[in-house]
Amino acid sequence: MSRLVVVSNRIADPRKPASGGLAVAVGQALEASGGLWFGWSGKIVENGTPGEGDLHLQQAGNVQLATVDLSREDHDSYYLGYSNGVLWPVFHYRLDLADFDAGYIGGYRRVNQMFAHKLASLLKPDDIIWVHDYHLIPLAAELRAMGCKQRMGFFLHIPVPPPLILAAVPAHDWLIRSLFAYDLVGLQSNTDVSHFSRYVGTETSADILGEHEFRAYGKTLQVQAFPIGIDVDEFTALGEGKDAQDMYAQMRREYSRRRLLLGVERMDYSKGLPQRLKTFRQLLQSYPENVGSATLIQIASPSRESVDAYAALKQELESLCGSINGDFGELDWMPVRYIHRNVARKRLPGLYRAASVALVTPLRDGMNLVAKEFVAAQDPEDPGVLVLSRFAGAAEQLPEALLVNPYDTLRTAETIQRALQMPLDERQRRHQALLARIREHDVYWWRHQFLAALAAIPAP
Ligand SMILES: O=P(O)(O)OC[C@H]1O[C@H](O[C@H]2O[C@H](CO)[C@@H](O)[C@H](O)[C@H]2O)[C@H](O)[C@@H](O)[C@@H]1O
Ligand SMILES: O=c1ccn([C@@H]2O[C@H](COP(=O)(O)OP(=O)(O)O)[C@@H](O)[C@H]2O)c(=O)[nH]1
Repeated sequence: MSRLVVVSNRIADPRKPASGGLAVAVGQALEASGGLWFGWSGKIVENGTPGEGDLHLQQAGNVQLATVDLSREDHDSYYLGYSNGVLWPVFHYRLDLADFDAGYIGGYRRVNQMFAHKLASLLKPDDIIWVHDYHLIPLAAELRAMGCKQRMGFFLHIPVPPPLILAAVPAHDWLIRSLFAYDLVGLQSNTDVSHFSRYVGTETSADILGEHEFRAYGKTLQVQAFPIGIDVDEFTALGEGKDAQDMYAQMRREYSRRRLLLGVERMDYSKGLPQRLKTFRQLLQSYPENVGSATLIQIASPSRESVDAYAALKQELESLCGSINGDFGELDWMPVRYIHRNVARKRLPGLYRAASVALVTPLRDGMNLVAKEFVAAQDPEDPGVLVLSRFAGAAEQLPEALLVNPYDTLRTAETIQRALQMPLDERQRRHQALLARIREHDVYWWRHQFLAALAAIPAP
């Protein structure tokens, strides 16, 4: 049987808890089959030589971890610069936040070349290679240039924007051309596939052979939606653990007379945090019965803090939380509890279960696994309500959530009020339907569908 080789910028020991949707999902998928997981070690070598990095090998159960260090210069141009300062904002429709400094692209190419070089030395002829996310789009092209003939698939965890926006990426034509070195490209949603297809139709000379098949640069490429999921049973079991139970008991004690609203994410401008806080303020203004009663716990775990746009967001959030608490708080009640720290994933199910409403309201998101985790953690007899942005990839799959436009604070506040007042039978009905959907399309379904589609493509 072929060995599975997974490549992603961020990797994690699958036996240990990880945070960040990609690391959690890939770790779970890889642990099921075993194989090799290759990526950045997380280490930055201050005076290291650009394009060079030590390779470390380690065995973690049935998964071999191969990691490479990055020099400071490579880290800053490849990870902070081109990946998170250009590709991330543009793919999340935020041209205003992109730093179009052409200098970054050199570092991005250099690190992809170095990764390809290190990885090639570890490959076997019949390996199946599965590359993840926007940091590594040109990896297959680099491997092919070195003569690698293995089957290669790519999964993009973030959204594909419409063609006009995608074409704002410096060197977008080179980037999309390099995707054709893969045999299969997986995207999160049908909307993403349709944006990709329109880009190919308008910006390249590719032949569109079918809804999912494109031919260009002497190569045929399949592009399909494979929405990522969670391991529902693993998450349910996590909820039965001591950490989650303690968290649940503590929250129930503190909020026995109050309603808990919850937001959990990395502190990222794509997650719509300022809009959410303004909406919560609107809720307190429009429905004053919530004053002294509804509390928003907002966890915003630190992320990419050396990128300017992230540092500015932190200041904005601190100011919004301060003003809401100052304007509405009472001696025995604070409306917002804001936590700028990572909360261990093993504690999250208890928090999710204690919440009456989850606010998952990104301005744009590839998928959003927190939405799915919230559903999995609920008590089916007395479930909380999911308020979900229609701009999250998850919205395509979860129509029984209360879908909102997060920019529209007035109507989103109305929807939150509806969630707080929703009768038990409607909550149960919606939860049952949502749970069935996340069970059917779980992380193992995702892995199996992608790898089966890749295996079905004739070897190059
Ligand atoms: O590695 P970081 O820079 O710390 O960021 C964490 C991850 O964020 C992004 O996650 C995406 O993947 C999730 C799973 O498919 C998806 O639910 C979410 O909507 C995406 O934002 C990023 O794409 C990953 O590469 C990062 O590791
Ligand atoms: O303090 C935190 C914040 C987030 N997470 C986890 O990080 C992942 C976030 O994934 P999602 O797809 O929602 O967004 P991403 O961060 O990948 O954009 C989920 O598994 C969360 O449970 C966590 O463990 N602790």
